[in-house]
Formats: sequence, structure tokens, C-alpha cells
Amino acid sequence: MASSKPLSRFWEWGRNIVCVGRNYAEHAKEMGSALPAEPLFFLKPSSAYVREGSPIERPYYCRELHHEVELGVLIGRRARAVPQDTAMEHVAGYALCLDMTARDTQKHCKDKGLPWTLAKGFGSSCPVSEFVPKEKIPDPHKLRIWLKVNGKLRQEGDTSNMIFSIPYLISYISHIFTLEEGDLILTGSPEGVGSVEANDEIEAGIRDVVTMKFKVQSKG
Ligand SMILES: CC(=O)CC(=O)C(=O)O
Ligand SMILES: [Mg+2]
Repeated sequence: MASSKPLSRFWEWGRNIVCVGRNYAEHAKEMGSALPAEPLFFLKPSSAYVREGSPIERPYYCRELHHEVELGVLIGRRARAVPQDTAMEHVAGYALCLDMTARDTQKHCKDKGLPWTLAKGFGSSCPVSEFVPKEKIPDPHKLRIWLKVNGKLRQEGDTSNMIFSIPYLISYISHIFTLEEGDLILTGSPEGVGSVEANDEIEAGIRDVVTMKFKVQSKG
């Protein structure tokens, strides 16, 4: 197990952000997407991280900025082609994360067969909560995650509804590229995604574990 010192250093700086898409059937349905036979995933740059106290900035080209609340899994020990049954040994802990998405841009990219980088990888597209050590969460597949905008509940989901479990995701990704200490996996959004506007306040939490708040700002 990694010591907590280098881990907090990586958490502060942020490393690779690996995002899983369509991992909840109801969210795939609301997006009009088919269920994946294997995990679908994409990357955000480490500069997408934003911590509480700093705003979420809407990119200048985006007219429809969406929230997606997701459980984040922080890797504590390098994982290269690991089997499912030992995959959880590579987890240091968890965080609540937002996969902020320029939905109009994503639609354009999907229509044109272009990558999703503009839609998903802009600066401040990955707000994160405090780090939660894994000892505080005995079963990450039994968590209620929720999100409110200006006090109104928009998303509430249960991690038991993930299509691909956390060990499956770690094993699958680690057979494609090595997961390093400090990498973060966003495990996909439950249903209820929707738009936010400048000056909106997003509050989100993992029930009984952690909450976080962010303000939305317009960049352009
Ligand atoms: C449709 C999406 O944007 C995929 C995604 O990010 C998800 O969480 O699902
Ligand atoms: Mg997402």
C-alpha cells in the first residue's frame, strides 16, 4: 500500500483522469445511447481538476454546460494488467467528482465522428471533493450519490447500479494502459444530467461521507 505522503502530493497536483461513460443504464437511456458491451472510456487532462473554492468555468464555445455526478476511484498503487480479484488492492480511496460536459459540443463531436476532448477535457471540467481514504468506505458499490443545483435535487443514484463494477473497470483499463499512483477513475454518471448557467451553485455529495459546493462562471 502506498504511504499517504506521496499520495496526498499526487492528489494535490492531480494525475491522469480516466472517465468511464454509459456505466448506468438509465443515463445511457436518457442520452439515447445503447448499453456498452465493454467499458467506454475517455481521458481528461490533469489541468481539468478543480477544487472547492475555485469556480467551474464554462468554455467560450459551449452553450449547454451539463453536470454529471460520479464516484471517483483514486489509484494508490501502480496497476498493470491486473486481474479483477486483486484489483481493489490498487485503490487508495475515493472522491466525489463532476464530469462537466459541454453537451452541445459533445453532440457535434458525436455527429461528426470526432473525439470528445473539446466536450469533456476543458479547464475545470473535473471538480473533485476531498479525498476519502478507502477505510471510510467499506463497500463502494453501496453508495448514494446526489447533486443539487441552487438547492434543487437533480441527480440521485446508487453505485450498485453500475453496469461494470470497480474491479472490472480497473482490470479492464489496466490491460490497455498502466494505471499509476494518483490516477483517478470517474465511474460514470447516473441519470438526471442537466444544464447549469453562470452563477448557479452546484452542491453534491456521497450520502453520509462527503459534500462539496461549486459556483459556475462564464468564461467568454
Ligand atoms: C454520454 C456521456 O457523456 C458519457 C459519460 O460521461 C457518462 O458518465 O455516462
Ligand atoms: Mg460522465
